[in-house]
Amino acid sequence: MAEKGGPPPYYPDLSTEQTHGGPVSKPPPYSDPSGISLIVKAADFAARRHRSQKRKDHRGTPYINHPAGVAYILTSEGRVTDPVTLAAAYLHDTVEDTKTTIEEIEHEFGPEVRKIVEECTDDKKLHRDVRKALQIERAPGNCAQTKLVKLADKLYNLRDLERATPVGWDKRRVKEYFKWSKEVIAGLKGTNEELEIALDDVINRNL
Ligand SMILES: Nc1nc2c(ncn2[C@@H]2O[C@H](COP(=O)(O)OP(=O)(O)O)[C@@H](OP(=O)(O)OP(=O)(O)O)[C@H]2O)c(=O)[nH]1
Ligand SMILES: [Mn+2]
Repeated sequence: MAEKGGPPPYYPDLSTEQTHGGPVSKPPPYSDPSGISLIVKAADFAARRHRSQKRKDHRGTPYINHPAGVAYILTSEGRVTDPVTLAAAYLHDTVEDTKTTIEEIEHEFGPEVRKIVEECTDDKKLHRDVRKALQIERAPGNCAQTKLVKLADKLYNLRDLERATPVGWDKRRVKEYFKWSKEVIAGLKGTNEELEIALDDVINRNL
């Protein structure tokens, strides 16, 4: 039960979610100035929301490998330790690719994480060409934390393309993705030197 006057409790929909047996919004029973609990909660939330999705490679890699890898690129290569940015990295595709709403993200993770996830979310109702053009147009106006997540997202996806061609993609489509990514990245630059050098490397190898 919610405490009197407090926010209503959020219970996961057990018919559609694999559960660990507890409510999603249960706060940790201790204070956590490190922010680690926010990151762990985001990892758990993303894993459950993406649980039935696969990457487009021939092996059918679990989709969650991608957001987990984006978060790891940020810590291991970008040297990012900001919990809000790392939580958003785990969550960055939940609204675009699952039934998760942006309001739910705000309710569970707060307004700062919401802003980053929102800026990482393409409107899938728009035509693909329009979505892709909007990413190029909007990149320079994104906040610094969003730029970090987007740089790591592109780095993961470009390395993934180098590793394995998605099912149904031909060489031309792969090249187009590299060319388009280069344009998006141009608008994200001046944010993190290590990530930008790594992106230049993968792009130069493939264009
Ligand atoms: N390289 C690669 N990408 C895969 C694979 N499986 C799924 N994806 C996802 O596909 C998206 C890129 O493919 P597109 O065809 O351009 O995207 P679309 O689905 O939005 O039209 C990325 O989405 P995104 O993360 O939202 O990024 P964005 O490219 O849309 O910005 C990426 O995460 C895979 O095996 N390899
Ligand atoms: Mn992504």
